[in-house]
Amino acid sequence: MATFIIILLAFVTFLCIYLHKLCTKKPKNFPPGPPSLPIWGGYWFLLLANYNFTHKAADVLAKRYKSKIVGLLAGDFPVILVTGYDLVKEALIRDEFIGRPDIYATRYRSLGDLLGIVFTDGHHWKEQRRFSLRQLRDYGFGRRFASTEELFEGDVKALIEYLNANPNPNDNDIHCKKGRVLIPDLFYGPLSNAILHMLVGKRFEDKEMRELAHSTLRFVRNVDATGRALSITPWIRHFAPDYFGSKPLHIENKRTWDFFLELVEERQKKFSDDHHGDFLDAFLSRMQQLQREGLDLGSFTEKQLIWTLADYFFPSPNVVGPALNMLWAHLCKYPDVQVKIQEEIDRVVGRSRLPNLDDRKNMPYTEAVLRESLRMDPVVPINTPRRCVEDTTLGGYFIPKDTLVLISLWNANYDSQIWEDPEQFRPERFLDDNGNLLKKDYILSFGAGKRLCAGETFARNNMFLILSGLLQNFNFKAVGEVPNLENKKWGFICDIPAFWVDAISR
Ligand code: HEM
Repeated sequence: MATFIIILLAFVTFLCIYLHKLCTKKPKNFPPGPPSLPIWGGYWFLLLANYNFTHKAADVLAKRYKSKIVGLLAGDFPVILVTGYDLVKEALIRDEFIGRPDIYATRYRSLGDLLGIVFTDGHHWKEQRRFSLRQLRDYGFGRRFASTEELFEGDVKALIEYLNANPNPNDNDIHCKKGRVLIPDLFYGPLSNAILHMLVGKRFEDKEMRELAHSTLRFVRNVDATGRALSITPWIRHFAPDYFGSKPLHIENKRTWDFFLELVEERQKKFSDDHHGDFLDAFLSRMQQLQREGLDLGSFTEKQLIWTLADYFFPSPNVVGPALNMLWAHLCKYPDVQVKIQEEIDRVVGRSRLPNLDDRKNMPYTEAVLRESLRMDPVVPINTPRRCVEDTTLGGYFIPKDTLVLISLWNANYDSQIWEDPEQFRPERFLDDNGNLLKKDYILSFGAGKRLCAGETFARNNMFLILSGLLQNFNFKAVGEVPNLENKKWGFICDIPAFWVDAISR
């Protein structure tokens, strides 16, 4: 008995010392937050606060610790959760928070490497972001460009014809009877082709694009901004690869890789430096130029090319698509909003031609609806994770180098210091008393600073063209219940399940 008591006392003492050590491992003046427990540290408390949604957990912990910045240790590495409009904006903009974390999820995205634009940092990221944006501009990305606009206008026209036609039996997955279509899947084809045209100068069958979009979507649905348990304790993938997401991550990323690899190899065979028709040509040309001059290729490798193509491709169906999904849910919930947009379209454009980007400045209400939907449902509620690149302070707290910085765009978009009645869908908040669009747009759904979303203009333009083109021609009604915008799916991208609508000709 005495031996048992001694062993028990020794065990309890050891446990207390271990727990005390864990609890006191945080750096001095680190933001307040939950203590650390074995294995996942304070991450347990994040899960307890809200198992599915980190942006909701951030709200709970900020309230609990009465601080807009909450700090915890996820396993060994420090994490901060940033809330409140001013601090969110500061964290987005300051260069100290410009890095991206090197975690299992971000590496696995590029099948083990850190490549592309979204998940890289330092010189590699700077060089590739600058190069890709400069080259893509030549094909109409992020600016006005007549031939690209014409092409997308053609896609909107095709959507309208599609909604007026009887369904093709091959398309039963998104079109089950005349006018009855699945949102957002309906948009995956045109959105994918809009960007692939600039990237690889080619257009694909809508059905193939829907399949690819579903594949990339499964990746962003199997991971979130924290990287989840897989990033804190990567060894768990050996025990339950399906549950912890490593298997889906691998399968889906391999599919994206294969799709772009085939395109790159095909182009390499017939590439000529005399004529550049798309981003792929521009990248291959740079690679050849470096080789000719006997210089180090640096970040200009074939693998980097493939992941850059993937980084510009996937947000078009998989971020703009979900944004349209939630916008359409708002339209179905508020039919009067549809009527007001239609009145504006009829007044500014009429019915004889489709709305175009020149009309945007004359359609403040439509623009305000787009902003309000992006504010209430920011698609990426916790910004793509950032990494603190040097020891610094934020809000008076010490933030050590390599801290994982989780910035709640959601919280900023609902901050009552900035937004009156933030829970209400009220597009008029973006208009002045004369109905003009307010100059300053406070929404932070596209991030901010040097890492601001590279596709913001492209996304906003295409959302405007789809919304105005379709509402010019149809009223939309949800089939059955209006989708519940609270019923979001878990993941890095946060949207609601797809739903059927009836498009009724006006
Ligand atoms: C409604 C649509 C979209 C939303 C809400 C959105 C949101 C975001 C957010 C929050 C970030 C992280 C920014 C940061 O760290 O500060 C981001 C990054 C990025 N987005 Fe978007 N995005 C959208 C559409 C697009 C589209 C259509 C493209 C490309 C065609 C795109 C390309 C990118 C790229 C390349 C980055 C990485 C930028 C970097 O790390 O330097 N996005 N986006």
